[in-house]
Amino acid sequence: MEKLIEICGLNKSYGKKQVLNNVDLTVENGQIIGLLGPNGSGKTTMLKIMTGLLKDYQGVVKIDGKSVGAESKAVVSYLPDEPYFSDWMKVNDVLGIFRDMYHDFDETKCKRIMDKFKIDNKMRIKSMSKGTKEKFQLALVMSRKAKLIIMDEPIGGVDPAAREVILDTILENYDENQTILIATHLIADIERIFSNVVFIKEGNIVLDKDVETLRQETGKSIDELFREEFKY
Ligand SMILES: Nc1ncnc2c1ncn2[C@@H]1O[C@H](COP(=O)(O)OP(=O)(O)OP(=O)(O)O)[C@@H](O)[C@H]1O
Repeated sequence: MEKLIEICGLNKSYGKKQVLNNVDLTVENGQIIGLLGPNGSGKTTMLKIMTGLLKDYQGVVKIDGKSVGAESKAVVSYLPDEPYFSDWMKVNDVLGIFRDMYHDFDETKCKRIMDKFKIDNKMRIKSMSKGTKEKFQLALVMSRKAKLIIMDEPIGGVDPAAREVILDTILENYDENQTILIATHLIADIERIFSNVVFIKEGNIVLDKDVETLRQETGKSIDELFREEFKY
């Protein structure tokens, strides 16, 4: 299988604080991977390095065979942990930005997902609840035909019923040639969609396996395994 993400000897520190320790990770095409770890374990830092937002690190990071930069950014669709549009904008303005910025943006698909979430073109971002903003971001990010979709806590701000709708939307709109990497600590809610999981603990990868093998080997859910690994 094609290697989509190749990380080798990745180290990152903020000042004197080392937050990623010699991380090696390979991700193949066509998977939905959970990057799972408690608060402060280094998930967001890893994602920001892969998307090119953080540049001062040591090690090799390649996406689709390219070093992180303009070329790799073109194949990555990123949902950050905070909204990236401004409050004064309307939905239509944001759609226009996506249309201009990303040649792979499928607006028809985006509007179909927005309809499902009851998001209207004329809505102002300011008037949206946190959950609706999250849903709108998800619609945008899932509507790019990018090889790699990276999501940082996509269900952090929504209630349990809305979480189900969001997960179903991810599954329905996921194309098997894409890979989705999702960082979260809400494991019980989301584990049903993962094909693989990576546990990160204090900047070290402590587990990297496919979910089927893991469940067969241990007879446990990912949530149970996570609780055991990260017990206080
Ligand atoms: N800009 C920064 N300056 C200094 N320290 C930082 C900065 N960003 C993150 N850190 C620290 O790096 C460590 C890893 O943070 P990171 O946000 O990557 O973790 P995380 O696993 O995504 O956490 P969470 O689940 O809470 O979002 C934490 O100890 C955090 O305090």
